[in-house]
Amino acid sequence: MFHLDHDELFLPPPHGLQAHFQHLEAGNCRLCLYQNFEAAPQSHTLTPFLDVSYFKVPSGRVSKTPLGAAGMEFWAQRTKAHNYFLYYDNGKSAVKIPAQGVASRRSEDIAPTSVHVLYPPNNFKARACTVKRVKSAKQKGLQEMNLTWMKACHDEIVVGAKVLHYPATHFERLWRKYHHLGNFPAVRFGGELVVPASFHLEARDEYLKYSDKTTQQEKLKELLERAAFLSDEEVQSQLETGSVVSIDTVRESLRQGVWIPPRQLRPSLFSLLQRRPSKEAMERMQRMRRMPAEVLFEAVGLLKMESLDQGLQKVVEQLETRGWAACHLGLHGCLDARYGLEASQLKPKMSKGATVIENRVVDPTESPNALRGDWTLFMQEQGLTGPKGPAPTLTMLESALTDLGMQLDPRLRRSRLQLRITERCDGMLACYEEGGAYSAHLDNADGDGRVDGRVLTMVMYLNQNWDRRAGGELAIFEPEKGELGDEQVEGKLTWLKWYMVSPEANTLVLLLADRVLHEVRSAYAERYALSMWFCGQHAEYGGS
Ligand SMILES: O=C(O)CCC(=O)C(=O)O
Ligand SMILES: [Fe+2]
Repeated sequence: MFHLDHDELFLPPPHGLQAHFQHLEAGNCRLCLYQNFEAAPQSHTLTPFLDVSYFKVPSGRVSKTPLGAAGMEFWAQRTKAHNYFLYYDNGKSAVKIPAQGVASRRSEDIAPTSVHVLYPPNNFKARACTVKRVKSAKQKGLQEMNLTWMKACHDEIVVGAKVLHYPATHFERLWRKYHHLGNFPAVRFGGELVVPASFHLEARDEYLKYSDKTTQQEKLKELLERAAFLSDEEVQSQLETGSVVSIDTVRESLRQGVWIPPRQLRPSLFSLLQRRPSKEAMERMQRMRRMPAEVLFEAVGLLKMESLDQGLQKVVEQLETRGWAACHLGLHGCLDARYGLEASQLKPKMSKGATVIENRVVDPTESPNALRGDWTLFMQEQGLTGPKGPAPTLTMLESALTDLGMQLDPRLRRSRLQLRITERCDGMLACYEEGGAYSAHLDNADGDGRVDGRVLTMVMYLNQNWDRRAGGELAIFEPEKGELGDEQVEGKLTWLKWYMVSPEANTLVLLLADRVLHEVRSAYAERYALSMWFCGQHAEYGGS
């Protein structure tokens, strides 16, 4: 059961509707919340399904980067209430109603709390009917309500399905709406709930300010154009910030009279998993040549602020052509000793590193790619952030790496990789004890099972005066042509090499998390590193 208004459409994922429902069924899902995308027209139209192909991305899906924030702000400053979406931004839910006979309490099975959310009743029904009850539910807290049916799912087959909302595409329609609604109150539930400022109220006020139809229409037209419409240049800039995507499946399907399915965002999970080399391939690879990697900016000594732009550009070029880059960060010399000390002091807090594939911790004996001998600690999870914490230098380093990731974002988007960073993960401090290693692996071979899984890895080494004879190199496997898993490449394994980076303080390695095979060679001394992963998407999100 699903409630859609006349200005909304349901867009199935690229995999098709049947596959989508089968997936929900297999996960025993009874409620699915579909995110809604809001139409951003370029001119007035009474046939928006045919004419509109740009949509605002739900706020939770806009990149948590400076560029993403600029995109949200672009929209916010267009309305008095500083809203991003003009209307609702919380999606709409569909629920599964069990067949008769399966559910004994059929009539009780679903309790709609609004047109947006429908709840299975065991948890909510009794509380959902009146405001008072909703309030007491809030006081009791979600935990007590035992919302076990609530599970997050980021698979493309779920997230790819969406609601397209076309609420404001023509001034005359807008006028008719507010003419019909008239002087509606800004409170609900008899005054208990005050409706916050919004475009909806701004439009009401604009309508009420004037008494003749022509002026009302003129004013609403201005408001609509100011708040919702995009010029060609604005389309381009908002596609860049990621606040807007192009979805032309509906338009094209209507124009051609046949269903044109949306594009798939990334290769199927199956083809991604193919990229995990077999045990035999791995053994062959181990015999490939090994040579020291070039570490960028080592001679310069300092990756100075004034040359940061050039430096980042060089890093992006390397990521484009080789999939990885090693560089010297050139921080002030006194920092090496401090972060080294902080890292070793945190050692007792670390736990054994584990490999997670499809949200499951992998038994290392099961998979040749999961043998790792490190001890790890996640910085924020352990509450280590902030200058007053036990690791101020590492905290600073973590935010510096975050900043680098954010600065790389617009450059990566423009590069041939067309990679968009959407957010960062918690920083991970790792220690390899003497003899510890991590066998060859891809950090994110299965896309993390998400639409926006980890795409970029950064590893910063923390070992002051590292003796190269102690080993512990990061070995990066570089296929000279094509990608790992390509048959052509597999057939020409002799062309391939490993590039070795010594884990010296201030050396930073960047690599594509879902493409570049790498391993940690065993060391004869304790070896520390700080890793950061950035999530993102390979192509424009949600477009179709
Ligand atoms: O410490 C390193 O050199 C890399 C570690 C690594 O590959 C990982 O944690 O995934
Ligand atoms: Fe790794």
